Amino acid sequence: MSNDYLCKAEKLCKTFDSTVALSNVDIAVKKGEIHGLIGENGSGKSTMSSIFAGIQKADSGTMYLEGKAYSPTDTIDAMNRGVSMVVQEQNTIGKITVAANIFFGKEALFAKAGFLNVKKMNQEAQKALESVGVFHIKPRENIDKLTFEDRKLVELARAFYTTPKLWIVDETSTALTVNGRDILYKLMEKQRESGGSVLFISHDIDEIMRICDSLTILRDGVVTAKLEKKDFSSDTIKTLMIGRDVSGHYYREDSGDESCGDIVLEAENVSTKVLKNISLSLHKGEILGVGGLSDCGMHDLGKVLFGLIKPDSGRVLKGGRLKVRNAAWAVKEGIAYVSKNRDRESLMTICSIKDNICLPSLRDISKHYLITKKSENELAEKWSGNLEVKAGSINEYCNELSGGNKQKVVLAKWLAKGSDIMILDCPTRGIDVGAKASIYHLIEELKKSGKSIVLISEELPELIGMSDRIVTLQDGKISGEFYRTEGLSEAKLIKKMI
Ligand SMILES: Nc1ncnc2c1ncn2[C@@H]1O[C@H](COP(=O)(O)OP(=O)(O)OP(=O)(O)O)[C@@H](O)[C@H]1O
Repeated sequence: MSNDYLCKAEKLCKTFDSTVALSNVDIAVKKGEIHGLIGENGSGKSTMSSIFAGIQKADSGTMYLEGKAYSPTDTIDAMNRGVSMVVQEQNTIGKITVAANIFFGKEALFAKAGFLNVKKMNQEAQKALESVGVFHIKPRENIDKLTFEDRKLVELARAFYTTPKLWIVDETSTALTVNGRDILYKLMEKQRESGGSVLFISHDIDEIMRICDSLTILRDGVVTAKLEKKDFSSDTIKTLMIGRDVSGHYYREDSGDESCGDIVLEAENVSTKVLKNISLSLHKGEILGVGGLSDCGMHDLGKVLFGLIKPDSGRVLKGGRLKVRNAAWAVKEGIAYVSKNRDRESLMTICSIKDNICLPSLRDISKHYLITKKSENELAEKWSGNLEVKAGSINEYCNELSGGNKQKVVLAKWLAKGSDIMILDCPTRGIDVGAKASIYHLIEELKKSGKSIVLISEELPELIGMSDRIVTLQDGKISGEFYRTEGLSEAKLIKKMI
């Protein structure tokens, strides 16, 4: 094996029951490069990277690290040998401090005569956070008080503390806002400059083309191509991923008008710990975009509108008169909510696709208080099919699905319910380019059929491409409002976000 390669896998295979996740996969990452890994939802990217990171074992095949056979027994072993990974979903341990999370499994570093020197551990955690450019998180803080993004930053500090040779970044950028992404990109650069390597998984083709030096493309567990930077082209990558041409329009093409229908949902002077005197309204048939930087309050706003967070003052009204009382009331009244935190707040992961899709609709499909298997199966089959969820059957457990397919189940659940108002927080997070196009099309169809949508997103092109109107938030306050008809640019929005 050439010394240019930091790590290599040959003929890796992995099967889950009848699903072939990886079939004879060869991949090689050079020293001092950022190597991209891209493919449709369920193509095997996370399976591949988690085998490298010691999370699971391949059925067959060989891996090498710095020319020597490599077969980590678990993640700690992988870390000790220089391979660490940041995953898509939240991966911190609740109820303990930030410092305890950073040094989980490494407490011995701070132990003397059976006692843990917490002060020393906190000091070292502060250094670990600062070394990745994070200054606002305190090591003593309970991790549960942190936002999703801040917890991801803690994970970055944890991964970097061990100065990895190979750093695997699995769809982390979509969990971060502009600031967080900046930190991530700088760390990846630093890793490359110091002669280490990065294996970077993302669904964002522009991001992959900008950041990576080379690329492996997977389709249905098989490598379809390996490209060097000079050969990158968006259309080629898409075709190699999906096996068909997916060029064509992506977002809405109309230039919008300002005349949406009556107000269906409104916040009146809403304040919480994070939000400050927010007033806004959503109209029938409108797509209202909400954007901002991390901690601007946009994710909390989604929860307030759905009744998950009770405002300290002010109120949320549906149809101009009914106060949104709580989430259960909201579901009954036709309000849907997709959380950014998929595994913890949007899905029952140890239940089947069918159970998840049917849950909000049980009342609707019951006849004389009875629910038949046939009606459940029909509803789940229909929506799982419409969203092209990749799974053996609707009885498959959600924790066995790939990240993007889990997200499709979340969307299917609310589309099946047929809610009139949909609050979508980062709805296309982790979704591949082909499926994204179908979801945008679906959102457009929902709008045309008179449904109203709040689209909370960290993707500015998505906000601009889909919304009738965009509200920006800064430090919990509304900082700007823009109409589609104005011909929006990312620069205009960013000005109001920072
Ligand atoms: N623990 C598991 N049990 C059963 N099937 C699994 C398990 N983990 C993964 N799979 C299946 O293996 C296939 C590959 O999944 P994987 O998570 O590697 O895809 P991915 O390319 O990372 O997708 P995404 O972009 O959606 O994250 C999928 O069909 C998935 O359902």
